[in-house]
Amino acid sequence: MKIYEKAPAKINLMLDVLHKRPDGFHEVEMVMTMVDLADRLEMSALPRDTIIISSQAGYIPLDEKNLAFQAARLIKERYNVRSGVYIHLDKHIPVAAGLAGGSSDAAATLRGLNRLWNLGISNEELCSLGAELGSDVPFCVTGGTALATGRGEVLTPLDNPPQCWAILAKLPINVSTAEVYGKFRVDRVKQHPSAKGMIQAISRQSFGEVCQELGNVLEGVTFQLHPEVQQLKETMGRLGADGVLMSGSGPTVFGLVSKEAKVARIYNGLRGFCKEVYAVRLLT
Ligand SMILES: C[C@@](CO)(OP(=O)(O)O)[C@H](O)COP(=O)(O)OP(=O)(O)OC[C@H]1O[C@@H](n2ccc(N)nc2=O)[C@H](O)[C@@H]1O
Ligand SMILES: Nc1ncnc2c1ncn2[C@@H]1O[C@H](COP(=O)(O)OP(=O)(O)O)[C@@H](O)[C@H]1O
Repeated sequence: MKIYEKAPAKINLMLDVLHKRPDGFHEVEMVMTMVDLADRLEMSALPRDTIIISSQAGYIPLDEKNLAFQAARLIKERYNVRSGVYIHLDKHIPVAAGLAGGSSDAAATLRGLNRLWNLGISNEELCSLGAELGSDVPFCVTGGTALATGRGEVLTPLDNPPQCWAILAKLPINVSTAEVYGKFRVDRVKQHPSAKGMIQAISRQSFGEVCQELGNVLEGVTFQLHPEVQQLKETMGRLGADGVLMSGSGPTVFGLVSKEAKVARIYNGLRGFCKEVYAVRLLT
């Protein structure tokens, strides 16, 4: 039997960091949603007690460093599963991009193995297993749109934002989430974005207000490390995106666009100096 799962990328519509916690993580407030850019996972049971990962992408680890491997190992250990699994990752989400590609693969593995092995694990339990793998994994388990607090694992579901296009652009730079949080200083934040404002904009289904409420306090750190990311953001704005923001710790920058007619112009304008550009819809 084969199980298929889609693992979509996330974007952060707003991301605020409140303070550093004694456990080293940062207390955050984020509004997150999914976009229609996804990895695809194929899982099949193996008679031998082993986990095998393959991928068409040559640039991700296939051993125990892979988050899908870690998710499979966790669920096997916790639920005493003796059979093995073969997982093929058809990667489309850029890696270390601020789009939670690895976290979404881990979440899809948890969902898929729950089905493959008929474990009957509740969504809540899948989320708490996910939290052991990474702060973004619980959101990737549930998907949709949510307010994420705590270190990102405490979720409050929200309505989806109004439908629009998201143009994602990623420069060939690798950003380490741990380094960005490590260099973040709350006293250097000039303006904190408002979770309340974004939630209100979404509940009013006002595209204009959603664009106005976009904000990410991690931009300051990543822009300082890589000024070209800030330039990319400015370019996307100049090309006519209605709202522009860096996702997560970066370096992916996304532009929201309501009118389809504008999408091709912005996409083509960016392709000149950025190889990885995607024009996708929000997943609603
Ligand atoms: C910044 C965000 C925004 O959605 O996403 P990405 O840019 O990674 O996609 C997340 O907070 C990233 O979540 P995730 O990538 O799952 O992080 P984790 O694996 O849990 O942690 C990686 C490292 O980031 C730091 N970290 C992470 C989350 C958090 N709330 N505070 C932190 O300080 C810690 O140093 C940790 O060791
Ligand atoms: N299944 C996976 N897909 C992508 N990256 C993975 C995966 N498993 C582990 N990784 C590692 O996780 C790190 C972060 O990847 P990713 O989740 O794409 O970052 P981000 O959360 O910034 O979008 C990378 O260093 C990558 O090598």
